[in-house]
Amino acid sequence: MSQTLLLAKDIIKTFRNGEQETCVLKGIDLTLTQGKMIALQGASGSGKSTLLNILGLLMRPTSGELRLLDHALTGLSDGSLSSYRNRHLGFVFQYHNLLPDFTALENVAFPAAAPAGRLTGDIRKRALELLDKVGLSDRSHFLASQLSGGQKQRVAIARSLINNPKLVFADEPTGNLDQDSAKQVMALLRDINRNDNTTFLISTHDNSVAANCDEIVRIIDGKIAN
Ligand SMILES: Nc1ncnc2c1ncn2[C@@H]1O[C@H](COP(=O)(O)OP(=O)(O)OP(=O)(O)O)[C@@H](O)[C@H]1O
Repeated sequence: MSQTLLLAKDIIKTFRNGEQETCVLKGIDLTLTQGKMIALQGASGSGKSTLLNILGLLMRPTSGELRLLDHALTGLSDGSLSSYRNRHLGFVFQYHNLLPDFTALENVAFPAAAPAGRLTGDIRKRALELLDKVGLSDRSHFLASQLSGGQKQRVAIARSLINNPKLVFADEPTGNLDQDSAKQVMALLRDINRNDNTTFLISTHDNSVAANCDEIVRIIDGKIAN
């Protein structure tokens, strides 16, 4: 049986702007099991990024329960949450968020080490392997600012894998790419999913991206539609 990686129960998120309160997530229940590639869909503003940020431990819910690898996370300190995040989770964003003045290699290694010449042997080796996996061995010493949009996103995917996460959250990973680059990125995510059994939760407006996933979950009116 597949292992449950992450369990979310009755997640509620309310934002407050001055007097105004907006309840974006109104009771999300979701289970992510190992090895799946899951698309997260929903109208613009439905709360996809908010949910990814909460599941990725980058934002706290207003209420609700989260369990990662059967550990309860509710009430943990920021430091403990960071430690869970660094050990088990990876992130890919729409706008890649690379450091433009650092090389592809340094960007990939960044979540595991201090950048700029202080890469230890193991981390450097792993970063080079990952650049090879995403087809960019020959760009390892290019600055991020010298790469194309598709290449930057592939570097960002390599970076998301540096700490061997079980679960990777991708927020519109193809949203900023042309069709060919988007296809390459999706094929790459699928390869990693099949070869390493890495689980992906991918928010996307693109139905062809969603159709390439194992499952689609939709947020409608603040809940997961059944
Ligand atoms: N920090 C914040 N403060 C107040 N409101 C916020 C905040 N972050 C998000 N929201 C609101 O929460 C709602 C959901 O935003 P979110 O970015 O999660 O939606 P989304 O489904 O990812 O949208 P899109 O598909 O357009 O990227 C929006 O109405 C947004 O204005």
